Amino acid sequence: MAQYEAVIGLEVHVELKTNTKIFCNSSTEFGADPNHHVCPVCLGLPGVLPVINKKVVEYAIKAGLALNCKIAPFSKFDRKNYYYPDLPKNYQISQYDLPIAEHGQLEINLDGETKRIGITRVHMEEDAGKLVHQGTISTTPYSLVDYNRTGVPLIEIVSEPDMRSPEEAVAYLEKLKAIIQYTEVSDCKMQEGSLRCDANISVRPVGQVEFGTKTELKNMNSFKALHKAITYEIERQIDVLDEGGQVVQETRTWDEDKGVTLPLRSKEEAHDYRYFPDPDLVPLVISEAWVDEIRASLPELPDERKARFVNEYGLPEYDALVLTSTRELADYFEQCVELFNNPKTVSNWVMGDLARMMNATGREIGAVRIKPAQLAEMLKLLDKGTISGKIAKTVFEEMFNTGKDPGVIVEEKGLVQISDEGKIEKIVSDVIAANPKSVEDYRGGKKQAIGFLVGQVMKATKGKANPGLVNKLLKEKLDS
Ligand SMILES: Nc1ncnc2c1ncn2[C@@H]1O[C@H](COP(=O)(O)OP(=O)(O)OP(=O)(O)O)[C@@H](O)[C@H]1O
Ligand SMILES: [Mg+2]
Ligand SMILES: [Mg+2]
Repeated sequence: MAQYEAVIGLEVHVELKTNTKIFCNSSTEFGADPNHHVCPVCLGLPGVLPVINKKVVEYAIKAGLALNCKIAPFSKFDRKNYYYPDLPKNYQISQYDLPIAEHGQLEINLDGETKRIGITRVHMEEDAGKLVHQGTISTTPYSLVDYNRTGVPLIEIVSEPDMRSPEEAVAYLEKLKAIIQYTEVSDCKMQEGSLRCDANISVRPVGQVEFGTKTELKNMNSFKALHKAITYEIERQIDVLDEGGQVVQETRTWDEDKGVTLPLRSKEEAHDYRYFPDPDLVPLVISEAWVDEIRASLPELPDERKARFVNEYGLPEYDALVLTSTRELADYFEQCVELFNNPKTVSNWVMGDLARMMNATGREIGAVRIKPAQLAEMLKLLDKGTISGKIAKTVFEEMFNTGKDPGVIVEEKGLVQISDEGKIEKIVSDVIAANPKSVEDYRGGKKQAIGFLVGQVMKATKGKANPGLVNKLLKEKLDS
């Protein structure tokens, strides 16, 4: 049977974080009561005229620049015509042949390798409303429509078909999300729909140059779902070809519950959008000076920040990559290092215990109760020997769960490390007396037997004994 290679291109929609909509001054606030952020313009009532929100253009340019695109000095808006109840005008204002930004790229890092993914274009458009499906009246299904989202500004970012695996697609979307979040033009919340992704997928026999027929997957609302859906779809297409069939060009939807993709509409049923320039909006002429101004306002982006973390803090590439994966995490790390100047130690705690606890609780860095100053404080206690490494882990968990200062926790729970030689010596003697077998093993040449004895001392002191001292005193007594 033939070996196949997958070809993947993503279309990503990002809601821009402006206060008002793209063509009117209705609010873009998320979560308001249905149909409370609407006006004649976004409701598409007869006789109204759209006016472009300058902030939307600025944000689109900013995103375009962050994605290494060329910004078009001249672009225009077009009407994409189709009927759907969530689209009151019967057309969506979008950009067709002259988008605001083109020819960009970003780099993904997978298994230590860097790969460039081309970005075809970035264009501006308006979001549609939301249908809220209600069930049925007698046997007829019915839905309510909420127009609050109608006219919320979007950018669509279209990639080249440069990805070859579900992992590359996920890495691309993660990087794209990070870059957009760094620029602060969107908060990119997949659960709230401010980041949405369609995946175009085809397969071809290894060695074949032409692309195969693609399908377009919609309705994946997490990174996990994206990975699962693409994996499923690649296998489905390969099965079709292996059975002598042909992949049909169609749009499919990801069914999360069943874990399968299902046909939505075929090419024949596809809309003919009858694009034409929107006569209600003038073309956009963008000066080089404005683009320069926006470029100058760009923050340090993930790749640059990663390189700086390696150079300035001497961190391994991998640490720098993980720590700069979101702006908030990178800020957290740097705030901590400012107060406790041992970058590798801070990195180990952030990537180790903090990441573990975040995973376990599903909490994002913004919701973490340990403030950077508190983590720095704890690391200082550890550094000074006030608490042992083992106790530090306990303190850290308590900090994570309660948000309390480390000093308070150590005080309250009596966790101060025991570094009093006399005290430890006494316990060491007791442990030696109580464990003749291990002592014999050690003296008979099984040096690793000391590990058990150290453990017994730590147990007796509830982990509070200074491990360095314990080791030293144990050795002295055993070897004497
Ligand atoms: N053979 C192929 N296999 C996989 N991906 C492909 C293939 N051909 C094109 N693509 C990808 O499909 C996507 C097409 O997106 P584009 O927005 O240009 O068109 P569209 O899906 O027809 O438009 P719409 O925005 O109306 O959905 C791009 O990301 C492109 O890289
Ligand atoms: Mg598209
Ligand atoms: Mg599409």
